[in-house]
Amino acid sequence: MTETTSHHLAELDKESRIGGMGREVERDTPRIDMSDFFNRRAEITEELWEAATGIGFFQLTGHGIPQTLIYEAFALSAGFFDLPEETKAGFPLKPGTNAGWEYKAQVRPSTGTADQKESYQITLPRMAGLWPSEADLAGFRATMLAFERENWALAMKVLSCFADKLGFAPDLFVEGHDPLAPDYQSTLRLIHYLGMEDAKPEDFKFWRAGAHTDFDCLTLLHQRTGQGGLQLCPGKDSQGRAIEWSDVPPEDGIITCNIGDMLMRWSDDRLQSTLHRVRMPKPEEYLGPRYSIAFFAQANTETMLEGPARKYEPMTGGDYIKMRIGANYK
Ligand SMILES: O=C(O)CCC(=O)C(=O)O
Ligand SMILES: [Fe+2]
Repeated sequence: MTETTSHHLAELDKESRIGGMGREVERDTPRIDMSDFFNRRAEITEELWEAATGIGFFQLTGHGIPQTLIYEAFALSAGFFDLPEETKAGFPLKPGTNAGWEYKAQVRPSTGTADQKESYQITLPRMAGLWPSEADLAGFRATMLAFERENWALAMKVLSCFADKLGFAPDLFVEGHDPLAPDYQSTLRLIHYLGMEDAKPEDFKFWRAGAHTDFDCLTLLHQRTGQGGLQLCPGKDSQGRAIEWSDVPPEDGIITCNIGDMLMRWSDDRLQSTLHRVRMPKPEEYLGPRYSIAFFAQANTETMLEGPARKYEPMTGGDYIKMRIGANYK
């Protein structure tokens, strides 16, 4: 068996054993202030590195994405999911493309059941025929393009700090996620977890999003105040150890970040890709829908992932994603 294949199987095997409820504990998610980035870069780099090599999750404040744009993106996301089903069905997700609309189609290996959500994904070079028209939803495309680019720029700031610590050229990750290249494959994903106000008791056995690690390099997640459910579980290599989940607080304007498997591999396992999931609300909690927007910074398909110490065989971003994506959609 090649190293790549056994690494792959080990990752899938880990995911298939962590689908249960587990224990819940309180943990703090580190908060990192990104303001005045170009003057405070060294200090910010240390804080990012500590969080990313430890718990694998952190929340950014002072990040510079205008709050009005974030609110506008959420308003248009809700507007999109409110479109008639026939309209949304005109923008179908083609498996393996991370572009288009899906409804309860993502099955996580950890749970074997479909996430109780719908999503619409934007991967820029793959959007032909997949944008709603101005008549469907005025301003949607322009706002999402602006929002995608803001998220990309912030992700590149964070990744440039990791490049410093890993001994990579400062713009290695920027070149590796070049948004003008035809092989760009970073994704903006709008997510709508279905409201549970009228759900039957047995519906609460499902997951809004089953436990998983992300495939990408870095995820930036926008959440809404009052719409909780995201939980993380650090230490995915702790075979046999108790699985302990912690709530990640949702707050308007604060961006929750996690390292994905692609960057864990690219960093020779120094940066930690952390398990997470979205649980159902508890009976006493807000039962309405949850909206979130995730930006997945995912290296272009032609980008070669090669760690500083070459712990793993070099592999392209495209081959890496192909290896992982097949296991997630029915
Ligand atoms: O919506 C969330 O809070 C998390 C989504 C997520 O983990 C994912 O889509 O990978
Ligand atoms: Fe995720």
